[in-house]
Amino acid sequence: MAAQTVTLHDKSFGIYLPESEILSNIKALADRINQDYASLNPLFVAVLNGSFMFAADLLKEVTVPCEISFMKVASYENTSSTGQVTELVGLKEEIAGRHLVILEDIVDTGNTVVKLLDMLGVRNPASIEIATLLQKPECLQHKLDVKYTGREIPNDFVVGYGLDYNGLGRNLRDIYKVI
Ligand SMILES: O=P(O)(O)OC[C@H]1O[C@H](OP(=O)(O)OP(=O)(O)O)[C@H](O)[C@@H]1O
Ligand code: HPA
Repeated sequence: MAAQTVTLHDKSFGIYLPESEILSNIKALADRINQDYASLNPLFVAVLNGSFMFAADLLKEVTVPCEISFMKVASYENTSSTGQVTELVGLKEEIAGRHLVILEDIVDTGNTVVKLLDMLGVRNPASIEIATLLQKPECLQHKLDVKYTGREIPNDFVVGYGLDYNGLGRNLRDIYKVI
């Protein structure tokens, strides 16, 4: 049974999305990906740190041949975007001609995925799509086509299931929102 509230640093968070709902959103995303990428051997590019749980649970539901690699970028301090997306670990794989699917835990302002699309797009992949567990449409600051969204949420700061508040909360199985 999930805790109804958690306290991380100076903030309290209330239960928002239980693990069962998260996993059913992920299964629906995987079903679509399995149909769309049947013979394309997609390369999933998981964006660390936040996407590690989403990537693991999504890949368990992906049944088509595929590969996965990881990039590490960061832009958030406290609960807001710095606007500067810093690449901390790049992608070593040859991606020319590959079908890429960027895996994100959340698309908020869109700064991170826009930067990633720029960084990866110049390396001539055959295609790039975005799969995100959560998206905050009210916060998007870019014209962005997110093909695979698990769930749209309002503009509330959320933690758990990989998402953190200043480093804490990533280990929670459920997602909580600030109260
Ligand atoms: O759409 P945006 O406004 O760019 O926000 C989304 C990004 O912010 C978070 O990462 P963060 O930079 O906090 O790094 P982390 O994954 O290590 O927590 C999250 O994991 C996304 O990558
Ligand atoms: O709501 C959020 N929570 C945690 N990390 C984030 N990065 C962007 N938005 C969020």
